[in-house]
Amino acid sequence: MILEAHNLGWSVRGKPIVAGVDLVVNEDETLGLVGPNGSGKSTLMKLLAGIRRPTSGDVRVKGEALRAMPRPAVAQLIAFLEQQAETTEAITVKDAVDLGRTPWLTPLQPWSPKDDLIVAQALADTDMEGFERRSWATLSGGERQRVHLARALAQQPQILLLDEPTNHLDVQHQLSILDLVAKLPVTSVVALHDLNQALSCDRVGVLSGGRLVALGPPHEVLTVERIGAVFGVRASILTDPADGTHMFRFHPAS
Ligand SMILES: Nc1ncnc2c1ncn2[C@@H]1O[C@H](COP(=O)(O)OP(=O)(O)OP(=O)(O)O)[C@@H](O)[C@H]1O
Repeated sequence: MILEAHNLGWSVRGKPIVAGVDLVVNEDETLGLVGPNGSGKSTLMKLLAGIRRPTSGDVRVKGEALRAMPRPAVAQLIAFLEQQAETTEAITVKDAVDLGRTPWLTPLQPWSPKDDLIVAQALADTDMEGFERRSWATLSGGERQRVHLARALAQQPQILLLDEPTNHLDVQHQLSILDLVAKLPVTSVVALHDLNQALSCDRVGVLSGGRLVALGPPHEVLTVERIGAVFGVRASILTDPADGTHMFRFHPAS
C-alpha cells in the first residue's frame, strides 16, 4: 500500500462534503474515482494531495502521515493535476513543464541536462513535442490540459492524482492519455466522468454524497443496479463485436 485514507472527511460550515472515507491504494494500480456532480471527487483528490487539510481522519503516504511531511517531500512523491488548473498566461510551454522539476532542484543540485531529458520525455508522452516555445496563452483547452499533464509527469512522482484528466481532450488524446497513465510505473488515482473509461481502471471507487459507497474491480462495482442508484440513469450493457468487451449505454431513468 502506498496511499491510505482513514476515516477521511472534510466539512465546511458544519456540512460534510467528504465523510468516513477508508481507502487503500496499492502500488502501481490505477484507481478510478467516479460519482455524480458534487459527490466529492475533487475534494477527496485535494485531501489525498495534501492541499486541503482533513477535518477528520488522515492520509498516509508510504506509512507516513501526509500532514507531517514537509511540502518539498510531498511534491517529490505526489503530482496533482487539478480540475481547473491555472498557469500564469505569460509563460511558454517549456517553462510550464520545467516547473515540474522544481521539487528536485536544490542549490547543490541545480538544473542539469538530465532535467531537459525528463521534460522532453514528458512533452513527447503527452504529444506536445514541437510546442516548447509556444506561449501558454495561445494554446487550446486540450493542449493546455496536456501541458498540465506533462508538468505532472516531469515531476516524476510515485503517485499521480488526476482530476478529470480527459477534460477538453479529443477522443484520440483521451485514449492515449489513459493508456499512458495505465502503463506508467506509478500509482494513479483518476477522477473520471466517463464510466466506460472507468472500466479500464484496475479498480473503481464510487462516491455518492461524499461517501465511498463501493470499491473494487470495475465490473463488480459498476453494476447496472448501482449506476441506477447512484447516477439516476438506466444503463444497458453492450458487447463490442470486435473484441467481446462490455461497454455501457445510458438512458433516462423513466
Ligand atoms: N469551499 C466550499 N464551500 C462550500 N461548498 C463546497 C466547497 N468546496 C466544495 N463544496 C461543495 O462540495 C460538494 C462536492 O464538491 P466537489 O468539487 O468535491 O465535487 P465533485 O464530485 O468533484 O463534482 P464535479 O463532478 O461537479 O466536478 C459540492 O456540492 C460543492 O459545491
